[in-house]
Amino acid sequence: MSNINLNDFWNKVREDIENTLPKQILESTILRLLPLTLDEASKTLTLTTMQSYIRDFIEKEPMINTAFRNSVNNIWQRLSQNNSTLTIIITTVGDKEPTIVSESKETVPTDEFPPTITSYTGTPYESEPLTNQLPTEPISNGYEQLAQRYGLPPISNKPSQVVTSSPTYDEPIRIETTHKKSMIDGKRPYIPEEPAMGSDSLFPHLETADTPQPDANTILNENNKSILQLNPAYTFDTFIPGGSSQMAYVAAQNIAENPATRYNPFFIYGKSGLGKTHLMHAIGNEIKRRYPSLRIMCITSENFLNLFVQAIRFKKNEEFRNTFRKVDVLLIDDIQFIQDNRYAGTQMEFFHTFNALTDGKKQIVLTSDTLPQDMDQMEDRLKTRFNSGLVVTIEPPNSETLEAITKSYIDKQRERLHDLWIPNEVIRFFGTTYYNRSVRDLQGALIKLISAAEMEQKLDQITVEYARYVLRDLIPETEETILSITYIQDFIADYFKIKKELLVGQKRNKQYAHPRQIAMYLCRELINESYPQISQAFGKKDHTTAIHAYTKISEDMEKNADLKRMISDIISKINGHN
Ligand SMILES: Nc1ncnc2c1ncn2[C@@H]1O[C@H](COP(=O)(O)OP(=O)(O)OP(=O)(O)O)[C@@H](O)[C@H]1O
Repeated sequence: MSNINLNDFWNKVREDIENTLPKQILESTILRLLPLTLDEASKTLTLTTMQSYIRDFIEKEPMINTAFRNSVNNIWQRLSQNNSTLTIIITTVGDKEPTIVSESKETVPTDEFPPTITSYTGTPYESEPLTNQLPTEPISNGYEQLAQRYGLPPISNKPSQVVTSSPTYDEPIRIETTHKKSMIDGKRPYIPEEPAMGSDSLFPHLETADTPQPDANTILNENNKSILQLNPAYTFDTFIPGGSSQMAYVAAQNIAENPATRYNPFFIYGKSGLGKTHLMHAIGNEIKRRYPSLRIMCITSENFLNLFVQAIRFKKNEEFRNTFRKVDVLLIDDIQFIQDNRYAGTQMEFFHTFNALTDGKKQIVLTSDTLPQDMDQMEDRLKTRFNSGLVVTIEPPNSETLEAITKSYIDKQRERLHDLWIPNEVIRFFGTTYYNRSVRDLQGALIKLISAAEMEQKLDQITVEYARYVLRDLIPETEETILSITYIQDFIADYFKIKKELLVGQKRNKQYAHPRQIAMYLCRELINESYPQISQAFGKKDHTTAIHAYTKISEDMEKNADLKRMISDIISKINGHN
């Protein structure tokens, strides 16, 4: 039987790591992990994340990796009162195999930097159809090999082998990642099949002889605090609205000011990483601030589903129901995950919860990467309800918004890194390069750039070239390959309705010289062409012509908002976004 409670352990790790890593990095990485098991016998901590890039980031970024391992091992050594270190495994829902972030050692780790990271490359898991019964044989030999190699307990669905020590009821959420099941859309997390109502034998791996029967309220209120909490960093102040998110932002503020009066339910739709969760938590945080007595529940749909499964398993349906129906504000993230018709029971439960709350004039906020009408397997009556309030769409931010987000991120980093100085051209570079991509991608790139500059002590020497170099693996190849000087010249000639010969010719009239300078600027900005090359392509012998054009347009853009808008429009069009 375990002596260390997984939740306590994880909460302490979170607290500890906050002293070493900036909040924004943590929010995008460590705080997005869910702890699954802490097996003291094999000294293994297993965590999971919904998005593989989070695991990759933790795995590959030395600064994050080291800080994470140190915090985990600090807390482990403090609580276990010995000097060994833990093997940390991060699984990603839907991945072929788990990743070992660090291996268990009997001695205190050295301060190696960068740390050694081992990835498992064994036989991939076989995906298999979901059945009501978990398999009796180990799922595949992939994990068995991993277990052998790293001295982990063998994996089978026998309870003592899956979790050897801690009672399973007090773990925050059980996403059984060792049993890789088929996924509907390739990114759905594995969630246990719903048992029939009243059934108590569908999850043998959850049973241990001395597992106490948990109270659903306890599951929801105490042991699972971490899955129900609002993220205090996601506020309206830290969200930068712009373009399509403006409407969502204003509506969200409106809801937070007057919950359950106008837009109910409030459905936030958008692709991954565009700020849906942020806005939803901002609503929760603002309601909490304005109306401290209101009960707010914030949960992801897969956690809702898992808790529902647990409640059925432990015959606590009534408590589950009451807990959800007693809230004043229900915030559910990624509602699309329950659209599978295997989760018909959860959909029905949610339907009744939904009705009870809206009838009682309680606020519901949902986020989703799929529009209600496109949720093919969602019950029609739920789709209708989702559409009955306000549905807002968040599109990828425009270049200006991306620049503003970049600036705000840099300002935040400056609180910690006083030497950090990033010139405007680099900020613009982010605005254009990350156009039509997610804010999460942008954040990832900024974290990578700043970490690299910090390690190389170049915090005050960041240039576009340096950013391109550090981020070469993250910038889509197409941007580098498709664009060329010729393409930009053709495009600009067409945009300004002038002949290409005049654009690349020697005439100095403003109607040609201005587009020419813009074209030169873009050759530098978009494809990072060398100045001599650009000058030559425009028939100039002296490379200072291109330097002059680039500097002039950059400076003019600072002073002239119309010019800035026009160039942003041209870039969008060149990139094929308009
Ligand atoms: N407009 C914005 N201003 C500031 N930060 C933003 C903005 N949009 C997104 N972010 C940040 O980007 C990150 C990703 O946002 P978030 O998690 O809310 O995305 P999401 O749309 O919920 O993605 P997913 O569907 O994958 O969960 C967060 O750190 C969030 O704070």
